[in-house]
Amino acid sequence: MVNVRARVPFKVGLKSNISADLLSFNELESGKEHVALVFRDADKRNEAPLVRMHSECLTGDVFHSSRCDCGEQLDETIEKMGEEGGILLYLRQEGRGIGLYNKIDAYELQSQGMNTYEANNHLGFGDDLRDFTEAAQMLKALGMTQIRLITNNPKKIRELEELGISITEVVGTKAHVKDGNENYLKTKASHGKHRFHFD
Ligand SMILES: Nc1nc2c(ncn2[C@@H]2O[C@H](COP(=O)(O)OP(=O)(O)OP(=O)(O)O)[C@@H](O)[C@H]2O)c(=O)[nH]1
Ligand SMILES: [Zn+2]
Repeated sequence: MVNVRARVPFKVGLKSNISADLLSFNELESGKEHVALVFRDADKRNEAPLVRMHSECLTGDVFHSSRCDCGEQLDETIEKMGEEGGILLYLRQEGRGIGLYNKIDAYELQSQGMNTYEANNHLGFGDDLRDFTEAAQMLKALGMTQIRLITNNPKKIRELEELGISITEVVGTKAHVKDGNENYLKTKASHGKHRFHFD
């Protein structure tokens, strides 16, 4: 059974001024080193915590690439959870599960005119290879079966419910539009049915 391996306090965020605990886990079957950040001891309070399942995006999270909105969503989540508390699952599912090098291949195809899903399909992958089983196991390891989920993605909501996590509220992220990611966000909305909340 998945259980917590280590819990260490540190500070995070763009100014390194937000306190959080970083957790690692035992028995994750995929062998992927997923981690959780727990803000304001959200797992110890007697209420449904804010939760974000963030899929790894090296290009967006680290380099703040113009092609997507992942880094901004991550920063927004850290800020929000620093204030309100919450649990951020950082899932090692780069490129919606196809891996970094395949995502870079997909970006090449997108530079030639394909959209994000067409590029995946052209490489022989489905639209989205992610599976949230381990995310649900991590939440259960923290004793969490009722949560408030931060997402615009209906697939995440559906799958997490199916995995036995009850979602009492869905909280959208902002639409982080910038030069270069407009088509990506539009395609997520039209094809992936993501719900964006424009300011
Ligand atoms: N294959 C592929 N993956 C991408 C691309 N752009 C971003 N990603 C990956 O997509 C994942 C983020 O998923 P999104 O579909 O953008 O958003 P989401 O996290 O499912 O939905 P939200 O919870 O609403 O943010 C990360 O793993 C990124 O690496 C792309 O063009 N191709
Ligand atoms: Zn990204």
